[in-house]
Amino acid sequence: MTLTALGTPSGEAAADRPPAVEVTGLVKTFDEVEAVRGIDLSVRGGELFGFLGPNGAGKSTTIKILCTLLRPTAGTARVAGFDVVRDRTEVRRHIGLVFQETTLDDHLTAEQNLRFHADIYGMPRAEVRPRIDVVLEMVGLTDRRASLVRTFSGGMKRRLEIARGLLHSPRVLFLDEPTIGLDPESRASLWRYVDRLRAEEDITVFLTTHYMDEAERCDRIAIVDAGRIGALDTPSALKASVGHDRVRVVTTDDDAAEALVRERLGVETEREGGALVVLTPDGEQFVPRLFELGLTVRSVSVSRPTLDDVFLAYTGARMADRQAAAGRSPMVAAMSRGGRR
Ligand SMILES: Nc1ncnc2c1ncn2[C@@H]1O[C@H](COP(=O)(O)OP(=O)(O)OP(=O)(O)O)[C@@H](O)[C@H]1O
Repeated sequence: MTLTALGTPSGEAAADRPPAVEVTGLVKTFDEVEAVRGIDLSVRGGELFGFLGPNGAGKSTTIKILCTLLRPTAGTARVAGFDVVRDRTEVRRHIGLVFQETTLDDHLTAEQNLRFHADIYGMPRAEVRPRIDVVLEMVGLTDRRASLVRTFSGGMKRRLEIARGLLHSPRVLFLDEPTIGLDPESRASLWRYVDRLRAEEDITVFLTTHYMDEAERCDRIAIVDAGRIGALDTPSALKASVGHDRVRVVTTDDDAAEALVRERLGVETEREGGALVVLTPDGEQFVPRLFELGLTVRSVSVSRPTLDDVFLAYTGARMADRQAAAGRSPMVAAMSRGGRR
């Protein structure tokens, strides 16, 4: 049997593998606060899974439990097939963490930071150098391996953190708002590396983000609110669940057009600022039918529900609200203390 860089049997069918993350009836209570109130979810191997929610929804608490930094009050969680309470060391060995705030040592070189991490994880000496070569190449920092991290841009530091999170060949990579504070070019470049990583290594990514475009990239998304999952599905299914496409059409005679559309197409219309609006499950298919009516159309546009609409529908908040509150990740502090409650 051949093994990939991550120690996964290469020919093994995804269906035969245990889920990368499996959470059942997860509850976490802090004194009076019920932070997590019964979460169930299962993330397939290789998925890019988004975990979204407003402030205080219980995301960090859940992720801390998955990363073994907190003990659940009730329920179970398995990561890479290991129980987060009973097999804590195994879980830690199989996960990589990239937080929103840098935890690199600025006074060391890129390579020294990686070697330090390899020591912490007890990587066999013979594997360290080749693996450093692989991860540095993957994030495009090979030629900067000997540079001090303090000379790096924010985007380069984040890429190095991803390299570090990958060094010990984790099965599951937790990305906690990984692009916060990065400029658009650095964000785009970081995602190029994540895409490449997913193509080249058999890795599952568990992502929290407040950026809609990053949520769009996910295979599936869980929307968590007040300690519970309100919705869990693919981005397109979630969008379809909150409403129809809006087809907005401006004609030379909206009264006549409205009568014709209602009569011939049997749909309801609304008027909005000099235009007709039709709500329909599939706007793109609807538009040609409009033209077949022989209307003189001045303009037509189709808008679909966005993930922000989904977020609003399930949580009552806009995704962008999260941005204002983004700050230091509580996980960074917890990891640097190395403990858990
Ligand atoms: N150590 C703690 N002690 C007491 N209450 C806590 C603790 N950690 C989290 N909480 C509470 O649990 C709830 C969920 O917090 P959590 O940090 O998991 O939310 P979140 O979804 O990650 O929010 P944010 O997006 O703001 O980071 C909040 O009410 C929070 O105040």
